[in-house]
Amino acid sequence: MKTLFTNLAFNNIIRIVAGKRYYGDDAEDEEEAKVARHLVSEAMAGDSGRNPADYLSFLRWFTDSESRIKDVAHRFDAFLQKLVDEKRAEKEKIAITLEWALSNLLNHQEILKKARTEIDEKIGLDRLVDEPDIMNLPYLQNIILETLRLYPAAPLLLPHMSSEDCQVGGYDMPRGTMLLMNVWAIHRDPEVWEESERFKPERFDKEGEAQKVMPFGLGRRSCPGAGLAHRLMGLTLASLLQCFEWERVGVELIDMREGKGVTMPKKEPLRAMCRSRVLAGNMRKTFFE
Ligand code: HEM
Repeated sequence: MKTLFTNLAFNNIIRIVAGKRYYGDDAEDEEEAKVARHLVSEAMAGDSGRNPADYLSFLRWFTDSESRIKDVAHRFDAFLQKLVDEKRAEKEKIAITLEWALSNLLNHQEILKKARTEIDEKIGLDRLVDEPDIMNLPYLQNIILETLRLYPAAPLLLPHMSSEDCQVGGYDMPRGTMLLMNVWAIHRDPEVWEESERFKPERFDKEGEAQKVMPFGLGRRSCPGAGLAHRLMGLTLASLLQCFEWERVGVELIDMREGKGVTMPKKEPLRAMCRSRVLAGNMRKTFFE
């Protein structure tokens, strides 16, 4: 039972911290799970508090337990750092999407004005926009959807593998085939979207259009952070529009070319100028890079 309880406790912790399952029949990423289980059992096997060399220091000359513990700690740190880096990359997706959203607004001043008018009419300048307000800002939500349509931060989603023989789009997929889904292309397909290359948030006023966007994947393995990502992006963008007037740094349009990277970053990072709106009497220009 001890092993089972230990596994249960670690499984819960890893699920909360990293959203992964390392124990049980449906453990994900078998190699990574193996490393994690091994590290945990090595760390648990350590003789913390029971190492005689902690009390009689000359014994250090005869035992290797200190270096063993340091070695496990280093490997554990490296493993946890990898999980942290993966989570940071998740955050990066939201940051990149916001950068694309603001770039589009700076290139389409009429859309920016419309979004700000919506915020001014529904919330005003007497208080800061808050999370529950986002539900009442449909145009802002359309802007986020349109950004995710044209610039999905995971353009090929994540690779999937067929667990049994099946057909996709009329093609046979034998069991064990890797399937990549090109959401970037689907989101720009002129058969599916009117003026597919144009940044046009109004398209989502039409019923059913929002259901055609799938930047978070679909089905059982779709992104569990989608709701959080939508709320975070909505609140951040609404706050930026409510609190600041935004301008381009120069007269030229913002460069909308894509750079290299799995999360579809901009080729040129966005630089923009803003002027505080809410703090009357404290109007100053600020550069953001
Ligand atoms: C704009 C932001 C984000 C985008 C575009 C995005 C997109 C995706 C996509 C496309 C997948 C793969 C879905 C599939 O395999 O079909 C995914 C998986 C996942 N995402 Fe996100 N994501 C975002 C933010 C987040 C956030 C904020 C979190 C956590 C708080 C998160 C946690 C995860 C996890 C744990 C998985 C793996 C799910 C599984 O394999 O069962 N994501 N995400």
